[in-house]
Amino acid sequence: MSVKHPIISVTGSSGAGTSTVKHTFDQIFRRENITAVSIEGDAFHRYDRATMKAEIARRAAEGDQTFSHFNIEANELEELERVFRDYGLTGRGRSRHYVHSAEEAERFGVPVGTFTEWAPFEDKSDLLFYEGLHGSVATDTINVAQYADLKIGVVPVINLEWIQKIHRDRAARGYSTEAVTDTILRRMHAYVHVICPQFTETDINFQRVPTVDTSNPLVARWIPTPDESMVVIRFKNPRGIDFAYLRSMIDGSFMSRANSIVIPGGKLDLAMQLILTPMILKLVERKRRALA
Ligand SMILES: Nc1ncnc2c1ncn2[C@@H]1O[C@H](COP(=O)(O)OP(=O)(O)OP(=O)(O)O)[C@@H](O)[C@H]1O
Ligand SMILES: O=C(CO)[C@H](O)[C@H](O)COP(=O)(O)O
Repeated sequence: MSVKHPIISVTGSSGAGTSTVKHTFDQIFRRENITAVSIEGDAFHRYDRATMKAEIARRAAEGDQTFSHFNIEANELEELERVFRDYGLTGRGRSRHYVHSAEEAERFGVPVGTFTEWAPFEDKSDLLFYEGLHGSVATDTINVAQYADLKIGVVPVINLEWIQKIHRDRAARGYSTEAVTDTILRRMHAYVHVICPQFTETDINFQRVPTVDTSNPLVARWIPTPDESMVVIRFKNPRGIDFAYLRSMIDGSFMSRANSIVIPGGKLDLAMQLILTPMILKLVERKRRALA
């Protein structure tokens, strides 16, 4: 935690919608004149695509069928922890990009499945924004969560998450349904042991729930739309959250528990703005006061 150099982390499994949520954060940063340094979890993968493939094959030959990008060891989480810690202390740090597609390869000038060089953050940012798989990891040896001042979980129910991943990986990354299904299966062990526990560390979870039948996610022809879903928003510490205000501003919302509000899927962007803007402003005002 850092008053002078706050960190926001958005954590979600692959296909959960963290990139989509980042868009809402970017709108808030722009509107409120906040300079954020944004980093992606994929930058901290330990291996490029070819090396990862070889590593998966090597481990499979030794009997481990579960090695995947979800695993702690498949990522440089000690580096991510260091970046969070150093940013909190100094406002400085570094990151890079993992290039997923031909379009990104063109933009970054390195081949698909490789990384760009590490590069330092721009000076004088108001906060650090992380979006990826491991933004709230807290184990005996790695503790990224301790350095984040606001931790958000993005967690569609699992059938929907699979549908979103399958559609995105087919459309944007050129994978077949079978290849994505194999990846989902291989990742399941670490999904349970590494991804899920993070959502007890997060301050707020946004869980999208479809209101259409997704019983066989592997054959779904399209991603359920916002209007075909509800979102459960759960606050770890509901003290200070003005639920009456949120209920009055968000048509069709209701409380399902003392710390949870449910909203129509189409209101997600509005709800995020209403909930997150005051929290982000508080972090930035505290920082500006401390530096004054
Ligand atoms: N709230 C939403 N409503 C409708 N579709 C959504 C929503 N959130 C995400 N999606 C869709 O799900 C797919 C995956 O979303 P996104 O790319 O944001 O996932 P991600 O968590 O960033 O994945 P990765 O970390 O693997 O890049 C996209 O096709 C996106 O349009
Ligand atoms: O979404 C992911 C992790 O969040 C990707 O699966 C991971 O980054 C590997 O990417 P690729 O399959 O393009 O090599």
